[in-house]
Amino acid sequence: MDIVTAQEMYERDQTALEVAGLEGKWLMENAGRAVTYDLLAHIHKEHRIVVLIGAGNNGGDGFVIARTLLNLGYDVEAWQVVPDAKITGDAEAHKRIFQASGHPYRRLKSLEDLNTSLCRADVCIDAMLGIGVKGRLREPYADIVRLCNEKAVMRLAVDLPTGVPADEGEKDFEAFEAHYTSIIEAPKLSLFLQHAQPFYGKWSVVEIGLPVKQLPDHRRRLWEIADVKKTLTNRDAYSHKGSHGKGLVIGGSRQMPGSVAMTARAALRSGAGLIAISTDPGAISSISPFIQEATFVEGGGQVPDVSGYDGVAVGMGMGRESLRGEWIERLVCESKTPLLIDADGLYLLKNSLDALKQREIPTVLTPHPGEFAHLTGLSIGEILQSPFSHSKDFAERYGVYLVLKGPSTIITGPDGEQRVDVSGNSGLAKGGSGDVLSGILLSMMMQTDCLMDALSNGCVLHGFTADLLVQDGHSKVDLLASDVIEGLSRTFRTLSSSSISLRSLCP
Ligand SMILES: NC(=O)C1=CN([C@@H]2O[C@H](COP(=O)(O)OP(=O)(O)OC[C@H]3O[C@@H](n4cnc5c(N)ncnc54)[C@H](O)[C@@H]3O)[C@@H](O)[C@H]2O)[C@@H](O)CC1
Ligand SMILES: Nc1ncnc2c1ncn2[C@@H]1O[C@H](COP(=O)(O)OP(=O)(O)O)[C@@H](O)[C@H]1O
Ligand SMILES: [K+]
Repeated sequence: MDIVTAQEMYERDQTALEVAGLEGKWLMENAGRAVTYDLLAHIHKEHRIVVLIGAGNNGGDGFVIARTLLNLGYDVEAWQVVPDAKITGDAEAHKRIFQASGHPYRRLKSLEDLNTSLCRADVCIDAMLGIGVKGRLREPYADIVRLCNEKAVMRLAVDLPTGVPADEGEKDFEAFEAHYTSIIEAPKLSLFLQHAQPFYGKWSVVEIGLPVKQLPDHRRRLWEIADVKKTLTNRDAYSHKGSHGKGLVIGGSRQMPGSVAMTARAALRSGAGLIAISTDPGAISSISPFIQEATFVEGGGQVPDVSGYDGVAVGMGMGRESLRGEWIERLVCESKTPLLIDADGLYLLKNSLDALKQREIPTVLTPHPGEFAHLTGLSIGEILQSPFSHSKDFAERYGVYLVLKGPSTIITGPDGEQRVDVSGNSGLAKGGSGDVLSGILLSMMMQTDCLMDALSNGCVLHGFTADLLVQDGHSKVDLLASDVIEGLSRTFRTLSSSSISLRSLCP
C-alpha cells in the first residue's frame, strides 16, 4: 500500500482526471460512499450522528456521507460550519445533490447551537478539513475541534482528523482527536509520526476508484504481512546449510554477552544456515550454553577475517572503546561482505561515515532515533518530526540501507526508496529487542536477493511475532526479547499455513 504526501495525493487526482477522465465530482461521490460504508462498522441505527462539514473537498465528502447515511435511514444532523460562499467547486455540486435529495442541513451561527447538538449526539463525523490544512487551525475550526474533543461522543474522522497536517515537519498543531479515521485511498505521512499518529486513533484505508496502474510511483509504501508472504523465499527440499547463508556476528563483551547470543540465536531461528560469533574470549563460556548451534571465532583485539561469510552483523554489546572504532572503519573500508551495523557499532561509526560512500557492497545501519541523532548531529526531536526526509537524505548521501526503528519503522534504500513497517507493540520497548531484530535481518539479508525485501520482511517478522505473543500467552509488560526469538517458530509456521487468515492476525 502506497504512502503519500498531500502534494502526491493531488498528483494522483490529476492523473485520474487526465488518464482515465475521472472527474473530481465522481471521486468525491466514490470517496464519500466508501467512507460511509467503512464507518458503518462503528455506528448503530439508534445512534444520533452529527456530521461536521468544512470549506474544502473534505467538506464535500461530508455532504456525500451525510446524504448516504440519511438515505440509509440514520439519524443525522449535517452542520455546515462555514458560510455558503466558502462551499465551492465539487463540494458545492454535492451540496446541491444533498439539498435536491430533500435533506436539511444546519449552518453554524453560534457555537452554542452546535454545542447543544453535540451534547445530544453519540457520534461526531469530522469532515471539516483534510489534506488541504495549512498551519494552525483558524476559527471557527479551532473552537469546534476543542468542543468535539471534550464531548463524550465517538469521534470519527474522514481522511485526516481536522488540524493534523498530512506531511511531516510540523509538530505544534491542535487537532480533532479521532477514535477512528477512515483514510481515503492512501495513508499520508503523518500517520506514521509519533506526534501525529495518536490523533488518528484506529484507522483503515478505503479505495475510491483511482486508476491504480497509471498512478505515479512515489516509491514509499507500507510493508505488511501479505507482502512478506509474497516475497519470503521458500526452503528448497534439496537445500543444505550452505544454501541459507553463513553469517558472522561480531560483538559482545564480558559485561554484555547476551546481546550477541540473542542476535545469533534469532538469525538461526530465522533460517540462517550457519552462524559464527566473534567475541571477547572471556564471554564465550556465558554465550555458548545459550546457543549451542553457533561456532566461535576468537575476537577481542583483532579485526576478524570476514571474507568467508555471506553476511556480517557487528556492534551489539561490543562496547565503545575507541580501538574498536578503528576496526569498524577497517571493516567498512576493506570487507567485501554485506555488513549490518547496530548499537555500539553505530556509535563508533560516527567518525568514519565518509568511508561508507566508498563501499561497493551493501551496508545496513539499524539505528533507533537516539542512535540516528548521534550519527546525524540532529536532535531526537528533529528526527521524530521528519523521519522520512532525514532517513532519505542520509541513505542517499552515504549510499546505505537505513532501518530507522520505532513503532513505525522506516526502511530506506540508498536510492531513496522507502518502506514502513507498523507491526509490533510496546512489549518490544525493552533491552534486547534490537539485538533480536539484527539477527533476523542478518538471516534475511543472506537469503533474499532483494535487500529492500529482506529488511522489510525482517522488520515485519520481528513485530508480527511480538503481536502474536501478546495476543496469546504473553502481555506487553512481561514480553522478553528472548520470547520473540522462540516465538519466531510460530510465525514461520503461520506463514506457511494456508488455513489461517493472516489478515485476522494483523494488529
Ligand atoms: N483523491 C483525493 O485526494 C480525493 C480527496 N477528497 C477529499 O478532499 C480533501 C482535500 O480537499 P482540499 O484540497 O479542498 O482540502 P481541505 O478539504 O482540507 O480544505 C481546504 C480548505 O481549508 C482551508 N484551510 C486550510 N488551512 C486552514 C487552517 N489552518 N485553518 C482554517 N482553514 C484552513 C483552506 O482555506 C481551504 O478552504 C481530502 O482530504 C479528501 O477528504 C475526496 O473528495 C475525493 C478524492
Ligand atoms: N512501542 C513500540 N512499538 C513497536 N515496536 C517497538 C516499540 N518499542 C520498540 N520497538 C521495536 O523494538 C526494537 C528496539 O530496538 P532498540 O531500540 O535497538 O533496542 P535495544 O538496543 O535495546 O535492543 C525495534 O525493532 C523497534 O522498532
Ligand atoms: K477531516
